[in-house]
Amino acid sequence: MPNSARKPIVIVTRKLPDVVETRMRELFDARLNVDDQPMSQGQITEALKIADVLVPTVTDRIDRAVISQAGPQLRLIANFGTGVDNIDLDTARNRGITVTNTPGVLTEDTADMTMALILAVPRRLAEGAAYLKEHHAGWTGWSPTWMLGHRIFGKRLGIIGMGRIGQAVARRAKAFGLQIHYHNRRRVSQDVERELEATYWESLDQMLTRVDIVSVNCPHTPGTYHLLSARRLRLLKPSAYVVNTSRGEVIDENELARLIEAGAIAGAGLDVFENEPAVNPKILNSDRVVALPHMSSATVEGRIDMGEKVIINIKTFLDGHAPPDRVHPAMF
Ligand SMILES: NC(=O)C1=CN([C@@H]2O[C@H](COP(=O)(O)OP(=O)(O)OC[C@H]3O[C@@H](n4cnc5c(N)ncnc54)[C@H](O)[C@@H]3O)[C@@H](O)[C@H]2O)C=CC1
Ligand SMILES: O=CC(=O)O
Repeated sequence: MPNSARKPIVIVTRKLPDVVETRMRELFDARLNVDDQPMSQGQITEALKIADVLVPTVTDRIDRAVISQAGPQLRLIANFGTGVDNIDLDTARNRGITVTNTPGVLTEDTADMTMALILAVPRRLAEGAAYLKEHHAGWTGWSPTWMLGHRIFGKRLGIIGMGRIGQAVARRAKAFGLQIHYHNRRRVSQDVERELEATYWESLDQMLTRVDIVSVNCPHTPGTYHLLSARRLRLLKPSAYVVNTSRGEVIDENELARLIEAGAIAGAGLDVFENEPAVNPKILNSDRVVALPHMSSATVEGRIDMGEKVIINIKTFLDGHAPPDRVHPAMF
C-alpha cells in the first residue's frame, strides 16, 4: 500500500472521458494516456513495476507473464470494463492483487445494441441502408418482392447467459413480441421468469434446436470458450440467426462463418470477434452479417459512469475497504 506522504500512482492505459481524467488527477498521481495509443505488453509490464493501481481496459492483456513481473506495490487492477477475460484472475489472486470491474452501468446500452442487432439482421437493415446510399440514383421505389427479411414478432429468442444484460435484452425482446427462452448456469428467480414469461432450458443443446434467434450474453471464461461449438452451431435451424454482444471467444467463429456461407445458418449480428481486432473476412464480407466494431457499450453517458465506478473502486480500496465491484475468480 502506498505511504500517506505521496499520492498513489494510478496508471491508466487508454484515454478516458475528460471529466473522469480530471477527477483522477485530483485524487491520485494519475499517469494518463493522453495520446490514446494502445500500450504494448512491454509498456504494461514496465507500468506495473511502479503503479500502485493499474486501470486497464478490456483490450489490454493482463496475463500471467505481465502480472508475474509486477512490483510489490501493485495492489489493485481496476478494469475499465465489465468483462474481465483480459485479466488472469488466478495469478492476480495468488499475488494478493485485487481486481475490480464496472458491472451494471453498461447493461442498458449493451442491451439496446443487442436488440438493435436482433432487429437489424432478420430485417436486413444494414443491407437496405447500404443499398440506398450506393444505388439511390437507380432505385425504382417500393417493390412487393424485394428486400424481404423475416418477421421478428412471435419468434423464439434463446438467451445464453441470463444475467444483467441477458435480462435487459429479454425485457426489450418481450416488448417486440418475441418469446423468451434462456439457458443459464443457474435458473433465475421465479419472479424474473414470470415477468419475462421466460422458459428455462437446462440443456443448451435442446434450446438451440428450437429457437429462431440466439443471443450470447454470458461472459467469456474457460467454461464458455466455444460454448457455441461447431457441433452446437449445427443444431440450429437453417433459418436461425446468431447475435453476440458478449465475447467472440464464446462462438467458434470459423464454423459460424462457414455455416452462414453454406446457408446452414441464416445470418448473424456480431459486436465482438474471436481474434479481435481481427475479423474473419467471411464474416466481414457477408451480406447476412451485421458486424460492429465492439461498440455495444459505447455511449458518452456509459463511459462517464464507468469512469465513476473505477474511481469509486480505487478510492474505496485505497481507503482500506472492500471495493464495491471486487471480482473473485469463483464468480466466473
Ligand atoms: N459488447 C460490449 O460492449 C459489452 C460486452 N459485455 C460482455 O457481456 C458479458 C455479460 O455481462 P453481464 O450481463 O453484466 O454479466 P452477468 O454476470 O450479470 O451475467 C452473465 C450471466 O452468464 C451466466 N453464465 C456464466 N457462465 C455460463 C455458462 N457456462 N453457461 C450459461 N450461462 C453462463 C451467469 O450465470 C450470468 O447469469 C460480460 O462478461 C462482457 O463480456 C459487457 C458489457 C459491454
Ligand atoms: O466489452 C466491454 C465490457 O465492458 O466488457
